[in-house]
Formats: sequence, C-alpha cells, structure tokens
Amino acid sequence: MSEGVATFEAPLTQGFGYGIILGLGFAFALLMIFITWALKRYQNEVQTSEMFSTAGRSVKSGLVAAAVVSSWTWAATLLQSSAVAYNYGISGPFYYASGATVQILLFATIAIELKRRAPNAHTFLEVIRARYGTTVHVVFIVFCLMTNVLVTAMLLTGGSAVMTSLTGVPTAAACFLLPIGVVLYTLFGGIKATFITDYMHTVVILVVIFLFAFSAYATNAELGSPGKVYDALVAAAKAHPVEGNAEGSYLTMRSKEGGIFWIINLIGNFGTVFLDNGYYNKAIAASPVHAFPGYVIGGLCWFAIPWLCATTMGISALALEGSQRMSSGDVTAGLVLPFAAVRLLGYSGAVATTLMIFMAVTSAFSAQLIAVSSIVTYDIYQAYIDPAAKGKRLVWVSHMACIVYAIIMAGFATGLYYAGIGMGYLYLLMGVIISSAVFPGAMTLLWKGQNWIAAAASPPLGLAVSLIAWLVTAKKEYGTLTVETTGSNYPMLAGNVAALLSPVIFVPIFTFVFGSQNYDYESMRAIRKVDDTDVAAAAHIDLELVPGEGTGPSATESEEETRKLNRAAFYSRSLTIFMTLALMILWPIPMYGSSYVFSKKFFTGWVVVGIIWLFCTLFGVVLFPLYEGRASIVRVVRMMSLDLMGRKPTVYRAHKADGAQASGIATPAEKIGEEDKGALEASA
Ligand SMILES: NC(N)=O
Repeated sequence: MSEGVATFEAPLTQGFGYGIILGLGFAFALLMIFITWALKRYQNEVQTSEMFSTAGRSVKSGLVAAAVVSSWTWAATLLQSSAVAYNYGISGPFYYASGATVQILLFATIAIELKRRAPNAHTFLEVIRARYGTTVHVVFIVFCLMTNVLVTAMLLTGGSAVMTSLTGVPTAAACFLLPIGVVLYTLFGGIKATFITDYMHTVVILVVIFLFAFSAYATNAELGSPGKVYDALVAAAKAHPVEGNAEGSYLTMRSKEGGIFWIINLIGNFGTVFLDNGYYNKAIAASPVHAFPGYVIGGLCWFAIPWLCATTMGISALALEGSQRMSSGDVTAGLVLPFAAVRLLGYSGAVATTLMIFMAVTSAFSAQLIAVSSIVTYDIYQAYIDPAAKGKRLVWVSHMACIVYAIIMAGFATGLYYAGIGMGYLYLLMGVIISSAVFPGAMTLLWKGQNWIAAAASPPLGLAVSLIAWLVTAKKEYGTLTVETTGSNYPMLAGNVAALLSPVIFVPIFTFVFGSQNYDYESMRAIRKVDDTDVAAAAHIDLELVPGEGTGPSATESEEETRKLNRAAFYSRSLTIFMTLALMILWPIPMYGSSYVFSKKFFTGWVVVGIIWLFCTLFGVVLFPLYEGRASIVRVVRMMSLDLMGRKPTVYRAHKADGAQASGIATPAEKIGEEDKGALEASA
C-alpha cells in the first residue's frame, strides 16, 4: 500500500468470524425448527406448499412492514450508503435513502392491484402468464431471476468483504459458508418463519445503528458531538475538497456526483423492487387490507436506516481518517462502514459490525431464497414440468431450489470477487441489467391495453439499448473498457436511464402497431391455489384448519373485502404521490438548487431528525408488530403454559363471524377446557 492510503488489520480472529457465520447460522436454524413446531402445534400452520410460499395470506401490516424493512436492508443499504457518504458527503445518505424508499411506497399501489386482481396468485410471474401466456412469461422469468441473482450477489460480495476485512476469513470461504445457516432456516421455516426471524434481525440492526450514532454524536472521545463532527468535516473539505460539491464542502446537498448517484440509485431500485418476486411474495402473504399499510409503514421506516447509518458511518470515516484516505477499491468493496466502526469503537465496533452485516445478509438472503424457490416451483416446475404436482412434491421442489440456488450463487459471488467486481459496482449496474422490464411489468397490472408483444419485446430490446448506452459511454469517456471505467458514474447513468426509459417508448409503439388488448383481468382472478391435501393428511390436520387453505370468504365477506381494498387503493395513491413528491422534490430540490452549505446548527438538527426518525422506525417495525400480534402472542404463551403443565389445549380455527377480523384470515383461538381454565386462573 502506498503512503497516504488507510489500511486496517482485521481486529477479530478467524475463529470469531467462523463462529458468527456458522454458529449464528445454526442457532437460527434451531430457532426456526422451534418456531415452525410452535406454529404448527398452536396455530395449525402446517408447512404446506401454500404456507411455505404465502404464509396463508394472513400476515398483518406490522409484520409485513418489518419483513419489508428487513429484506430491503441489504448489505449495500449499510455499506454502499456509507460509501457514498464518504465520497459525496452529507448528500450521499439522503440520495441513497430517498432513491430507494419511493419504490417501496409506489409498490404499495402495485400490491393493492395484485391483491385485487389476482387474489390466489403465488408469484407475480403467474400473473404475467395468466394475462399473456408463455412467451412473455419466459421473458419475465429471466428478468426476475436476473434481479434475484444481482441482489444475492451484492449480499454475498458485500457481506464476504466485510467478514474478510474484520475477521480475516477468506472471501471465498465466507461466500460459501454464509448461505448455509440461512438455507437451513429458510427450509425449515418457509416465508412465515422467516417473517419472524427477519424481525429479530431488524432489531439487531437498529440497535447497532443506535450504538454507532450515539457513539459518534454523543460519547466518542475524539468526536462525541455533532459540533465536533461538523468541524472535522470542514477540515476534511479543506484537505480534499469534493469536486462538483458547492464550495467543495461535504456539508451540502448540492453535489453533482451525488445527484448522478441519486438517479442511478432510483432506477436500479425500481428494478430490484418491481422485479423481485420477494416483494410480491410479501404482498401475497399479507392479508388483503394489510398489504398497503404494511408497505407504506415499511418504506417510511426503512428510510432512516441507510440515512442515519451512513450519516454516522460515512461521515465518521471522513472525520476520523486523518491524512490517510481509504483506497477507492476498499470504498467500492463496502469497507467504509467497518473502517469507521473500528475507528469509533475499536474491538466492539468490529464485533457490532460483524453481527449487523451478518443479520443484514442473512435476512435479505432468506427473502431471495423464498423468491427464487417460488419462481422455480410455481413458474417453472408446476407451469411447464408437472402441472398436476401436489403440495408434497412442490414443497420438495421449493427446498431443492433453495439449496441449488445457494450453491450457484456462492460460486458466482466467488467468481466476481476474483474478477475484481465488488458490491458497489453491482449496485450501480443493477438497473442497467434489469430495469427495462419495470415499465412493462407494472403496466401488466395497471394498464389493460398493453399488447403482449409490447410486454415480450420491450424488456430485451431495452436491455440491448441500455448495454449499448453503458459501454459506448464508457468507451467514449475513457477510451477503454475496464472494471474501473465501466463502473464510473457517467456510463452507469447512461445505461440506467436507457434501461428504464426506452420501454416507455417501446411499449406504446408496439401496442399501437399490434393493437390494444382491452384485457378484462378474468384470467388473473382465475389463478387457483395448490392442492395441499396430501401434506395436510400426512400431518394429520384437517386442511380446512390450515391458514389460507380454507374454502375462502363468503360472498358478503368478499364484497366487504373488495370495498376495503378499493378504499385502500384510494389512500394508497394519494399518500404515495404525496410522499414521493416530498422525498423527490420538496425536500431535496430547494436544497440542491440553493447550493446551501450546512451551518453547524443545521447539521445538528439534521442529525437529530435522523435519530428521531430511527426511533420511529423502532416503533413501526419492532413495537407495532408486537402490539398487533398481542392476541396471538398471549394465546401461544398460554397454550405453551398449558402444555408445560401437562394439559394439552385443543385448537380450533375461529370463524370470521366469531368477531374476528372481517378481512384476511383470523388467528386461531384456542378452546380451553373448564379444567384447564381453572388451572390457568389458579396460576394467574
Ligand atoms: N435495498 C437497498 N437498495 O438498499
């Protein structure tokens, strides 16, 4: 390493690294076995194929929000956001957070449409197939799988780079070992159980961000207050002013490169939300009226995670690095956050970072596994290989898909590492590769006129245009195509913009040329659930008792449901338009346009808002789900107590008319015998 470049020795031992990767992985697998057993015993939740992929379509908004937050919190959310803070200053965290929140808010609208138009679907791709048939289905399978591959590759490249830098575990070993625990616990738990472990992962991530923020802004010996951090940033800008930033300052939203990153970020994340089956899975798993609030709460809560994390860690790295700057390779690999953590908190910072990144990687990875396995199961196996397959066979296929996908991705991420491609590069690239399918995909649910040829041809044509725009810009700007030149902001900007916008031209042209479809959405409504009788029989449980497997709502209940969904659709559109305007225009544009450089007071206020917002996140995705699920929690605990006392409670499914929620599926209530009631009262 040349002089002036910061390096840091791995502060933790390899043993610690392997302990976290394998030990925690297995611990979660054991926990999952217990949760799955408890859900089956006390909630009748047998792991049918419907339960594995849809959680019985009964999850409430708090848990949906927590799951959205945890699966949208990638390694990049913590690492890449800190990298852009390090590169562009205070604007980077905002551009990262806002550029990836609006898609979740907008997705709430898509979630409502999906629930309204295809209430029995398992995947978004099933919906595509129902509307357009095989050709478009195959095109979208390819784009959706490319999305999962890119996201998983970012998780593994980012996660393994951090493990190597902090513990010395070889990167290739980390790529292969990180998936083991998560595959195990996803296999045991399916989507419902991963909702529960995701929740725990989110708690750990939030606690660690608070730890970092309080250290940097309150307790650290060198920093310890927003004022001192501010002074350090002013000094850093004097030593190395930021090209393209107002006054070269790190303390301004007027950042040319930050702005370019914002657009790239926005476009890429449209792809990774709208084409990641995982987000449709969560909408499908939500009870119908909970899908919308779940996504809105999830999106708003998520915003604070990259915003405060990067406003703390990217900024602390700048404030604490002294004259030794980080190499651009290390920044792209995602090492700004671990670097700052070690400078801020030494050994404990390294431990906290290792834990946090492990949690972020595994919870997002499990969502990717469920997404890919449901595509393989329902869109490939059941659609084209064995349409008559029943539940047991489909569960087996789901499990195999998880295992095979994890092995392939471990190999792929290792290959990327040896090719010198890090998480930061993939993050900028993702939109170039996938975003041409966003517009035709969304129009499938939103526009009845879209012609099937437009839906089939626009994504590959858009991909061709985006690849050309990306590579030609790199060649023109730098004269050569290398990882460094193709990974720069301008080529990535050209490729991303071409990917998202070219289909906006192709789709209307093809639809005009080949004729408008005037689709009536009936084939989407006709999608049916899987026959899980064999799995329920093997578990000796009446299929009707398994959540999501009943005969469905009565006509009156359906009408009530539709009325609620229509009302939710209205609120969803109004709120998402307002929040999108706020995050995209009202807040950032005046600050960008005025070239304002933060005063010390303003910076302090900015940090305080970040901390308060993270407290709101804590409330929204940690306390609210507990409050919402209190009846089930109390019931399960009571039933466990009965079990421990040797009195087995009988369980029955509450009928909706019993006063349970009119929408979605009510949680089962237990029927306690008089004798058991007495025992309970006695023990109370
Ligand atoms: N999920 C993201 N884009 O951090």
